[in-house]
Amino acid sequence: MSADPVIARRPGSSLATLRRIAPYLAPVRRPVAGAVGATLCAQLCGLTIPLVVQRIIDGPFTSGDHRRLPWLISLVAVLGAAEAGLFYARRKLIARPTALVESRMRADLLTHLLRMPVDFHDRWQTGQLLSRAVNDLVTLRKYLAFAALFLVVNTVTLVVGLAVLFTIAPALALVGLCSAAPLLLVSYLYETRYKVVARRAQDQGGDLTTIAEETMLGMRLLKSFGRARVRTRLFREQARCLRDTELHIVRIMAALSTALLVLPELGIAGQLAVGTAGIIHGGLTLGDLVAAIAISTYLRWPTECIGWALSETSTAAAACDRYWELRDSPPSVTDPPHPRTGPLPARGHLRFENVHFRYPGAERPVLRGVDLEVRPGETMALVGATGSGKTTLTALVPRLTDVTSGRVTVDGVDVRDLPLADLRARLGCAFEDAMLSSAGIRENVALGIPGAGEAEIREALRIAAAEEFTDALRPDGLDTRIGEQGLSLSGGQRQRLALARAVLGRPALLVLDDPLSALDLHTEAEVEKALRGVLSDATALVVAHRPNTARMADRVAVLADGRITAVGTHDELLANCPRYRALMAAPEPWEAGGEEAMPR
Ligand SMILES: Nc1ncnc2c1ncn2[C@@H]1O[C@H](COP(=O)(O)OP(=O)(O)OP(=O)(O)O)[C@@H](O)[C@H]1O
Repeated sequence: MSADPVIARRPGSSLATLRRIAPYLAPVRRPVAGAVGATLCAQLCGLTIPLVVQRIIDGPFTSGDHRRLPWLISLVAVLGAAEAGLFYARRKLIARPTALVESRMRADLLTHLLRMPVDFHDRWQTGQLLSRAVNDLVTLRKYLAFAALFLVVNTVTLVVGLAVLFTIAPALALVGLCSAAPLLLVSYLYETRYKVVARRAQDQGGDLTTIAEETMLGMRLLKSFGRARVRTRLFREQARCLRDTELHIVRIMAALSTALLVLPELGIAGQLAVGTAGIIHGGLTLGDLVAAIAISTYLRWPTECIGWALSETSTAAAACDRYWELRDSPPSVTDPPHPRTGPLPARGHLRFENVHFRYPGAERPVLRGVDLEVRPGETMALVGATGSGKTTLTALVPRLTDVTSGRVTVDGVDVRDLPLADLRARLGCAFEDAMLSSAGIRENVALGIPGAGEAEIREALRIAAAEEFTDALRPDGLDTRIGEQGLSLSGGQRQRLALARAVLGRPALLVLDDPLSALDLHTEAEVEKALRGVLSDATALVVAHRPNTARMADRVAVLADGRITAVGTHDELLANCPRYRALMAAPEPWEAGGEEAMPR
């Protein structure tokens, strides 16, 4: 999915968006409040120093009585040391709670993504998901630890500083206020522009991650089709878009910082002019002027920081908005509110009853009233033309997605009424795409039963005719890492591991999507032989493209036009169903290419 539909969404106000993380902040409010308190105290210490300087100038310095001087100078040193110590405390106090917020939000996002149906993942680019789960949450953590904290503290410091200025020299305070007021307007205007561009940069970053990720994963394909140059061009193009947006951000920030620098400087110049006039005409002491200028100079950083923190607020709000876009998509595959327990022991009795299914946004439904029963202990092959909906139908059983209407039952209970853990304990699945992780063989096979013992894993590998090649793996046998997505293995080896994973624990019901598709003839025969053993004491729905697989089944169902149009044994259908005959008659590649093309 491109990021564009997301950009098109109108983001709400930054504050409203950021308020949504309040539940994550609530458990860590104490250390966060401690950090805010420490920072505020540090700033107030800094702000008090000019007042002590005023006392030095107007006291011992003017009167010539130097007895209090050492005390006052020591007080400045103490205030300075306290300021430094309190800033150190801020860092210590804020690091842990913000890291906790980040990790909890990330864990909740992952849990949420795991509850989303497969068509959600088909629609979203992985790069977009990754950049939201990683980059956006890092942005949020940094914002909370620094910008948000200083936004609060510096606003208080500014208000206190101006109040002190008013007590020392109201005229100078007014001049300072006149130079600070336009800053708020400038900051607001820039914040509005910055928000849009910051969001664009984050989305483009996500798109760039997607291209990088697809390039890494599809490296073999790109090289073999000579597409490396085209891919590089695409990557450069996307990187250029991101760079342009980043430069746009720099331009906005440069203009904002210039305004933030110039206006306070003009304010200080104005204070000097008014202050010196005040000293000449009486009503203002030298100490007052020095203190006022020192306070105004001290307040420059909080003022600049507020402008910067406001722009960071926009970036953080955009990151937050992107995060909640994912969290707000309602998870459809969840545990039922009133779960039912399936009968034990599980028998794997599977029924599709008037099942309809339409992908979100698709014009036509893929399934339009599927009725099919797979009796306990029976192996049912599912046959149909490419794109007829076989994979979609099998995905409804483990609830990778849910029916649009109708129902799927396992052992007489609607799969949506079974707790997900119970449903998945009754099932073993293997898909066309073997989907392995970069872990070892053991971890990959035991994915569904993490506590499976060595003997069980070896038995599953034996059934899937995978024991021989897994034993030969070096250096660590079953614990040898198999590369990202198992790419260090052949297609057939990956498929056999996926089969082993499905049969581990001998589930009552097996759902296998074309389990023999990537195997050569010799291995296919081996796996087929082993599979017959498993299928003899389980119920199974097996998507079949080849006659060999269909022949293994007790009965075969033909899926066409979104319905089951025929059910019977392989031989019956060959005799009576022209569509089945046509599907099974599709020549194997070597048949089409004559003897020359036959594998040797
Ligand atoms: N996430 C999706 N969003 C929209 N349409 C989809 C999605 N996934 C699959 N489809 C469409 O649904 C239809 C059925 O797809 P499905 O993969 O179930 O077919 P199939 O019979 O398993 O095909 P094959 O034999 O080639 O594996 C196809 O037209 C496909 O384009």
